[in-house]
Amino acid sequence: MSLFSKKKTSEPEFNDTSLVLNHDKSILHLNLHPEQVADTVITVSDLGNVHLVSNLFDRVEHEVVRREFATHTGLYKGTPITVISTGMGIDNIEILLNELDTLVNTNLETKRQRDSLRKLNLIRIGTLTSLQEDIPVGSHFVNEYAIGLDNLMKFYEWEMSDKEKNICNLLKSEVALPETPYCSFGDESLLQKAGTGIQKGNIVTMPGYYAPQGRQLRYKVSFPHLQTELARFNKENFWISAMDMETSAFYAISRLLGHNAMSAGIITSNLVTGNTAINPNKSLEPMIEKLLRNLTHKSKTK
Ligand SMILES: O=P(O)(O)O[C@H]1O[C@H](CO)[C@@H](O)[C@H]1O
Ligand SMILES: O=c1cc[nH]c(=O)[nH]1
Repeated sequence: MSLFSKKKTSEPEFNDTSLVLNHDKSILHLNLHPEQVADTVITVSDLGNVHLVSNLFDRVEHEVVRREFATHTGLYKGTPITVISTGMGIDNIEILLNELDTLVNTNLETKRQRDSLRKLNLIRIGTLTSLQEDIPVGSHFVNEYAIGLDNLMKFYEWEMSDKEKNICNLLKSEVALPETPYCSFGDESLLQKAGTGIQKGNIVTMPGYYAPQGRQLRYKVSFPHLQTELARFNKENFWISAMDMETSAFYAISRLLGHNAMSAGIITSNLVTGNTAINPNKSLEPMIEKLLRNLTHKSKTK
């Protein structure tokens, strides 16, 4: 065979170190099989919060737990929905999105991309810290643009829109940042549908909970004024309202792989007032109900 002859189309596209399966042919970390993933996937960070969503299902058809990834797939008012816990931070989000996409868009037998690709609706529900005095603890909040101050997306070839690039450039010129930022918008139609009636704004995602979020314990914080500067940043009517540890990667990788994503949360602390929620998990329940209702709402046809 000539060195330059084309690969046979039946040969795997993805090698065994890139696409790793367990003995039972489930995917490496999520431990799931393709038929266990619905087109709508809700994510929560905390494994203990998966039941807050699946308790609202008519019935649960699949339950799988591996590491921090607990999955329940079932029907909510007749619509198939998967809820899965991710653990905290963007590194878990990267694993989750790659493995969900592989499950739905790769033939795991041949290790080749499927001819027809599935587009998932991915909805993250979490807790957030508010950077603005007028967004108090308890507020429901939907994230539009997410600024990433982690370095994850440097490892992927992906494109920001002109508006996203412009936001990053403005930020770099106004705020002393520890890292070159990236920026990614959620999916417009999902934000409109599932986010109906919920306050919207922009978020910054941090690669950690303590020093990256300005928390001071037995060390010195390198950028002690970062949160104040981010909160004050206002150019071309763009404000940053909140902080979390996942949304930037959630939006960027979802878009890169062709899925729709939105991220919403409850404000559980406010950096300006110093207020913090006592029972943050409990406060997620009304938000989960609202998002599920919005997601499955069928507009009346005339
Ligand atoms: O409420 P969750 O989804 O865990 O989200 C927020 O809370 C955790 C930190 O306490 C981080 O994961 C952060 O993003
Ligand atoms: O303080 C908080 C609360 C939620 N999420 C964060 O990342 N930080």
